[in-house]
Amino acid sequence: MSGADELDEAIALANSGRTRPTPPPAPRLKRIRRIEWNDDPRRSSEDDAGESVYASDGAPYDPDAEEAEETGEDAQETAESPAARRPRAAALPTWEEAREQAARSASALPATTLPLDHTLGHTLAAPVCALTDLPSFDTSAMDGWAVAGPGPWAVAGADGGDDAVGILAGDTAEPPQLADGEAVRIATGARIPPGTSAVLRAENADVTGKGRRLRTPEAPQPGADIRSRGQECRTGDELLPEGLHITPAVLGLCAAAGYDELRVVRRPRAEVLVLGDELLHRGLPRDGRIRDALGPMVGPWLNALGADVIATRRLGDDAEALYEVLSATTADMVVTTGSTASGPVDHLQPTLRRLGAELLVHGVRVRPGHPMLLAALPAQAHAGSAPPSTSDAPRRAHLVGLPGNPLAALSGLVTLAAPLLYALAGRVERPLAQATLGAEVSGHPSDTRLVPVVREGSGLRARVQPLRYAGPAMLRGVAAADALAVVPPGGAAPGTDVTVVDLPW
Ligand SMILES: Nc1nc2c(c(=O)[nH]1)N[C@H]1C(S)=C(S)[C@@H](COP(=O)(O)OP(=O)(O)OC[C@H]3O[C@@H](n4cnc5c(N)ncnc54)[C@H](O)[C@@H]3O)O[C@H]1N2
Ligand code: MOO
Repeated sequence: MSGADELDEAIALANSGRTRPTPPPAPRLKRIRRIEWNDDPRRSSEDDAGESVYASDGAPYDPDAEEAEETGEDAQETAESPAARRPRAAALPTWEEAREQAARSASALPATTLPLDHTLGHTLAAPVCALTDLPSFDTSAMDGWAVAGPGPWAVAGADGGDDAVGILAGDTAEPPQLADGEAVRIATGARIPPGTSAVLRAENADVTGKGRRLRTPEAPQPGADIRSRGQECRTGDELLPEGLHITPAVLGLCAAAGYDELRVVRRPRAEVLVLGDELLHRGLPRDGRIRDALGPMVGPWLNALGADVIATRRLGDDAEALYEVLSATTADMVVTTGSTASGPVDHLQPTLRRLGAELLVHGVRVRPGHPMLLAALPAQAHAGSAPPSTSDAPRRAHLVGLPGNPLAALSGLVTLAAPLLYALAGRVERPLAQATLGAEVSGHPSDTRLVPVVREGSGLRARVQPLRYAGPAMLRGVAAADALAVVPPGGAAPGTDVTVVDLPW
């Protein structure tokens, strides 16, 4: 473990209020299983099923090489060693640079036209302009009386009775012209009759003379409670910009403005590959093996960011299976978990080299998660991202390699996967929010830290409180969090304003 990682662990331990335990010995054997296909993460087959073969571990991690990388000192590496291939710490992008690079690495997927009720969660591929004035006619804002001129008023066409319904919302007949001194009962949303000067609310009206006369202690102002045509927009006005994420409110507005279908960017298709022979998918951790925390987390997380997750597959530490799947993927974006480092069964980097993938980001100055990577798969390794019904040109799929430590994986989702997904979806990202830290957060000497926080208080100024249990292998903090605070190198004192990344739900 490098000095920086030790710092992370020490911070996490201090946060959890416990002392450093003796680390268990590293397992000597790694199981290699055949490819296991599972399109439904909830329908996991027992991981123990099927034949297993065993292979002995190769060389252990070399903490000295990592330490040299961290400090920028020369490590004694050959040109071919994995550590030699990885850029030195000082050359790695900062957290902000990595996000920008991920955002720049892909262009928006092609646009398509979908029925309005199928567009939720997509991105607008063109501005939405009003197809009608809104309101499209002068409308009563209240239940009451349409009145013409100052009162008292004669109830128009009244044949007596308080229970005459008058003009209702949706009445297809043109409302009758009101003469000065006349009134007619009207419902909220009904068309205003020509000649109306105001709407008198029912609760302010006195009806006398067997329903023939109407008076009020306080006459309504001209125009009161009339929503005039075009108040919200005129036909052709731009209501929403291209690049906006389609929310339920957007659906409502588009329907009100006359749309039956929308031009949208199709949602990026994502495939999740969970790597690691040590992972169990049911029951309690046992025999040195642990539960897969990322299979259940990554797909839904990508979904919340706007991707359609076509499969979550558990591949174990099987280099050949990984090669096969990456060669044949039909996704726009593949997300792998684990295997980003240079351990004996970390097959991701060798497989990317074998495929001829282009490494776009390889290590980021962020904790946890610094071994995360982003690559563009070669076009020939990508069977084509287009569902048959669309006119996609062949595109290169991207791969985001999330580190195996669960909070580090989440850091990779926030740092690389989210900006890449937004770029593919043509979605304009809102500027990240700022908030005031409620407590000190110790920093990494040279890297940004992402720290789970909860919002507190109800003032205008957002305040966030760092959570405990925020070590790289822990999810306990983030599972209770509202956001991640972006803590700059060196740390941040209480009362400091920091950037916060809201969790995507
Ligand atoms: N010599 C070095 N060793 C390590 C370095 C380094 O720079 N030099 N970095 C450390 C850091 S930091 C991280 S993070 C990990 C990244 O390793 P990998 O991405 O190769 O991940 P694995 O080795 O496969 O797993 C790491 C850790 O996470 C657990 N894991 C993996 N997948 C899951 C999952 N789906 N659910 C729950 N837990 C998972 C795995 O069992 C390991 O404990 O490398 C360090 N080492
Ligand atoms: O500490 Mo590692 O940074 O868990 O990514």
